[in-house]
Amino acid sequence: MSDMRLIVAGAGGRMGRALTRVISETPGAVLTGALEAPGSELLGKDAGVLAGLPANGILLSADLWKLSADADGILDFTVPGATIANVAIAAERGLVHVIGTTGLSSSDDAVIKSVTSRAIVVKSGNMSLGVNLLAALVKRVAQSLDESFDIEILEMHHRAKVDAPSGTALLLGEAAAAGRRIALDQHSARGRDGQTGARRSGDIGFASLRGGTAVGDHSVIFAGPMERIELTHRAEDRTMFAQGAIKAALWARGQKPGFYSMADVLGLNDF
Ligand SMILES: NC(=O)C1=CN([C@@H]2O[C@H](COP(=O)(O)OP(=O)(O)OC[C@H]3O[C@@H](n4cnc5c(N)ncnc54)[C@H](OP(=O)(O)O)[C@@H]3O)[C@@H](O)[C@H]2O)C=CC1
Ligand SMILES: O=C(O)C1=N[C@H](C(=O)O)C[C@H](O)C1
Repeated sequence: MSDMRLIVAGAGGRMGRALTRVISETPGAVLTGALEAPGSELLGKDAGVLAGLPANGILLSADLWKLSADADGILDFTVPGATIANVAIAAERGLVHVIGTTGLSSSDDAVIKSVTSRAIVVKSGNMSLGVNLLAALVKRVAQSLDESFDIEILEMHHRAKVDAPSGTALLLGEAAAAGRRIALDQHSARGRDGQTGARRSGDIGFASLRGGTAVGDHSVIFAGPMERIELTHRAEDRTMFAQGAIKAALWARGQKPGFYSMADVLGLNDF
């Protein structure tokens, strides 16, 4: 099969630059376009140079319709508004759309799912093997513990992160809720402050810390009577998120239209 031609959306961002680097090292993948926000001062700059590589001749552009004429997939780590704008074009052009953007609302998710009868979308709040294994473990542990164990999810990220809780924290919350057979949106405690009252039994709690350059730490705490279980993942580098996203694109190329997760890509659904 020919190399998969990939567009990086958000090419000037932290993840975009990591994606450009990892694509250049990945057999079977080639960078064919670099998308940035309209009005960005990075438009026209070379994607390779921005990523710390030799120039590759791929200049940042704000025109996805034009870029997508010669592409097979788009790796999208941007902001919710941009991702939603990209969904329709990716579907129209028949591109595999790998979505790593977090902070999407439930109505954004509905828009994404609305194209998946004809388009291939892989979406995950975290593309790393470690976090997706952690999610499988969290589901399994939550299945075994009753409500005498309170579930709390703690995350820490760098000072520039704009959404909370992180997409990963929500993914882990969904895994815990699935283990408990409850709906996360009806059993969440977010943003405690002031006279909150006692903890509601059965809730899954979220807490977010922001500071420095932390790439992403997540802990799921099962706090029971007289003992606590803590499951933790610490990301040390964005490279493995980029590797996961590229793996997802290469995997998805052979799939039927549909909505897929990293658990599908990594074969973790029966874990
Ligand atoms: N699923 C996963 O594994 C991971 C997900 N993420 C998520 O990915 C997203 C990006 O993270 P990060 O790279 O750190 O953030 P950055 O802010 O560094 O990068 C986002 C980039 O998207 C650009 N952008 C904004 N609007 C558009 C647009 N309309 N079209 C194209 N590009 C646009 C921004 O440009 P400008 O600065 O000019 O606005 C910026 O360059 C976040 O939601 C983050 O949570 C991050 C790591 C891993
Ligand atoms: O914004 C980030 O940096 C990250 N975002 C993702 C999230 O919201 O969970 C994944 C990772 O934790 C880094």
